[in-house]
Amino acid sequence: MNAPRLVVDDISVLRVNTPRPVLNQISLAFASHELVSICGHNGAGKTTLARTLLGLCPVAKGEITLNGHPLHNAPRGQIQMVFQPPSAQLIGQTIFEELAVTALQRNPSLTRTQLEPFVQDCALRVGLRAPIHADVHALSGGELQRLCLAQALASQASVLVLDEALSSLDPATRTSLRRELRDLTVSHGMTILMITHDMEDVLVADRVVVLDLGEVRLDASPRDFFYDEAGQASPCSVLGFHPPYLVEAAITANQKWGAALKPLTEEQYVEELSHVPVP
Ligand SMILES: Nc1ncnc2c1ncn2[C@@H]1O[C@H](COP(=O)(O)OP(=O)(O)OP(=O)(O)O)[C@@H](O)[C@H]1O
Repeated sequence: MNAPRLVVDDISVLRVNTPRPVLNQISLAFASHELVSICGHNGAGKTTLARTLLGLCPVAKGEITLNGHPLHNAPRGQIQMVFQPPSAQLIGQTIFEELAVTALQRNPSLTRTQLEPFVQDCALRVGLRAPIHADVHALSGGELQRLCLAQALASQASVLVLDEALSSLDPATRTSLRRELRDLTVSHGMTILMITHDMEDVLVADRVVVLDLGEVRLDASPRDFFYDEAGQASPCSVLGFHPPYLVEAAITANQKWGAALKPLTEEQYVEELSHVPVP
């Protein structure tokens, strides 16, 4: 891992009317270029963690640092969140207005002539192809999610937190947005934390963190989350998650042919399968 950008050091968070901490002694570190899936069953504390990273929930104990500085001293806007539904965070009337407001908050000296190409570039980088003067209320769910990603680009945030942001989209749009997220980590060095119940999201991540009753239950690579050492079972099932079809298919092949395939993509599956001796 690169040097950690965002460090959560032994934090606990209390909420009113909850008998025990909602987050209990959580320690995590996230680097630049990292795409991390945060999983956990309902009530595990995922959204509370996201809100705490945004400074919206007070920390009872421990500290969060961004680039080595306490979070409350970090420059504003460094951590952006994509809310669900995304329309909850929109203030502009058009794509241009929405992105221009964000860009100007970050860099007030941008002129109108500079703004237009800047906004266009942010939109295109995340595959938002609607005209930039289109009304935001006329955008589809997938386009709105892309607009939120474009907003994160315009804000020049270094950390992006998505709270089940892809859950309401159709499978093709989800696949395409996962690719855009990966591209943002590569091209902009962004740290992306993706809160999700969808195991397909975990397949594309660098790491998966599982929260359970406010504590970190697991912090592992997707391969170790989905496959045991021999590739004969999926450890994620023990934690109550259902592995994606690709993983089930690989484990079935392993059990049938005594192989140890551990693919995370269809391409890897075909490639690994091609090396299994035909019985
Ligand atoms: N504002 C609040 N006041 C009191 N308790 C809260 C508040 N927000 C969350 N909680 C409690 O904190 C715990 C964790 O909630 P949180 O929303 O972080 O879980 P989650 O993992 O995001 O769940 P889900 O998958 O259902 O969204 C729950 O027991 C919840 O009832």
